[in-house]
Amino acid sequence: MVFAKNDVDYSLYLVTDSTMLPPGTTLCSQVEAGLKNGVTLVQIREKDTETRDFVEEALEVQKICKKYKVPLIINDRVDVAMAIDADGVHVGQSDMPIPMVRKLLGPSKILGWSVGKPSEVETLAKWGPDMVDYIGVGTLFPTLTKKNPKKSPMGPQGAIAVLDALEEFKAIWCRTVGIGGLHPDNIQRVICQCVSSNGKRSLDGISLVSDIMAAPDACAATKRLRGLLDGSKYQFVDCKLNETFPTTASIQSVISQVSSNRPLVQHITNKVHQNFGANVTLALGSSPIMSEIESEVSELARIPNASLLLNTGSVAPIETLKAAINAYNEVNRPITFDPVGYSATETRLCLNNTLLTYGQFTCIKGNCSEILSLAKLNKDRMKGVDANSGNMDINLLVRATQIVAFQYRTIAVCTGEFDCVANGIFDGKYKLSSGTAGITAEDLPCMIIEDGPIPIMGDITASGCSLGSTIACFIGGLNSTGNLFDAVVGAVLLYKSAGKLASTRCQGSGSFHVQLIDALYQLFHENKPESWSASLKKFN
Ligand SMILES: Cc1ncc(COP(=O)(O)OP(=O)(O)O)c(N)n1
Ligand SMILES: Cc1ncsc1CCOP(=O)(O)O
Ligand SMILES: [Mg+2]
Repeated sequence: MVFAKNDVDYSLYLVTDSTMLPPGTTLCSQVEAGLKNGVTLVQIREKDTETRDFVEEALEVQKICKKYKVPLIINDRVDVAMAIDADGVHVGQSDMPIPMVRKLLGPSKILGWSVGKPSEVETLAKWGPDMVDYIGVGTLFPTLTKKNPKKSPMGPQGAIAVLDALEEFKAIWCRTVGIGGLHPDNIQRVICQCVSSNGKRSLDGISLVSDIMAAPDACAATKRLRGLLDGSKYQFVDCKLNETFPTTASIQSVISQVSSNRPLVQHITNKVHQNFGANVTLALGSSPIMSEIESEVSELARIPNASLLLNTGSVAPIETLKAAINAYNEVNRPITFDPVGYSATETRLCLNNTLLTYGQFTCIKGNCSEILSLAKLNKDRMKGVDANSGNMDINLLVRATQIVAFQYRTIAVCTGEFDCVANGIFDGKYKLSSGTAGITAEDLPCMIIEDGPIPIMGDITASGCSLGSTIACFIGGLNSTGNLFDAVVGAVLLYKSAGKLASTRCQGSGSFHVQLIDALYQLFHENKPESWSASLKKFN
């Protein structure tokens, strides 16, 4: 049987490994369980097997694949693929060169290549459509399955760079599967986030080993994966994710929800912000807990209306931060991420990028330098952790905010003299292969909140960090009928208006701290957004 290349379904690509079989299972029983429940492509990858045994195993697996009319790909071994007339071969960068493999296989067989960076895409594009049919994009996340990996995990952002290169070098024919550390808890996020910047391409499928091969119940494991791949919405927090234009009424409703639900806002934050952030949280009818205890994050995340503020000015160990992200993602509770000093040092860059790869953030909030750096639009490395106070071009800031929102499927907030809020969540919708149907970052709705200069805001510590507390309170307090974008925009509007009000009442930076908390308390409890001084307009 010859499979027409355009008919190959890459959506759920099982790669075998008989070293991880649970007791009572065999290579063939796991493969058949997968095929029965939605695996669409199989690759036999047995790195520690002698050739004779490998050929025999491949023939057994081939029989099962034929029964389910699913192509069989052979890992590395072109000779074995030819010997058994398999449907294709997958090779990596250090295996037999692609042109040689294609010459041996002939034009009709499926040929896959491992790709980890744009320069490798440029090479395959130069070879043209008769060489590589699909690429394995990875390693996406850490995995124990592939021994001695030569490169560190690339994360969704690395996959985006590869997808962008396929578009840039016009390798339109080439299909893609993500691979490496893929499991039910990250697959939806990967499909959502791994979209080319032109919105035209997302991954055509996901490829995995241990989630099925090591599963005691491979049928159930495959069914779960199939359900996620055939789904269309990633509801990563329990509230409405759709695009709206926030109004006085909708913001008033958000504040009423916060007031009645009194969210628990866990702060993992820097020492300077802790006390002020706790008082801001209390002023906003919410309940702060400044906890960096890894063993309690799961318990805290399960408290009704729990909300996490993760401010990487914190000195908590990265394992604690990862545990907190996992805990809140696991129960669909919101995480506000504040990548303090994002690229000011290599240490901060590495820490923040690791965390950005590790989980789904409901809101990413930063000053203009941090957001420009995240969007890779910054001209030079940030200095320290203060926003670059220079006159920023609003078009550049809006663009950066939209790019961050798009790439991380989040609500992005860029703070400065005027604040930008962009919604990149697409109502949580995702789709294999077709990306966002051509919608790009610059198509995203972006709101501008301004109230004129408030210079004294920069003369106190933790004023920016405390906007993070405010956002965490508002999104934590939402009911399932509350709208996320309304909550974030409402938080920014309230905070800006309170800052302006406090600046008219204070005698200096010392009293400004106090006046700011008073103003937040007053505006929150009055709940009259129509009287707030800050203005809201849609940029595009
Ligand atoms: C679908 C898919 N993607 C990537 C790989 C890795 O192949 P390679 O880089 O050759 O590494 P080994 O699998 O040979 O260890 C793959 N096998 N399948
Ligand atoms: C073969 C391969 N290539 C890159 S990661 C990997 C193994 C993926 O295994 P798992 O799905 O168990 O993480
Ligand atoms: Mg290989």
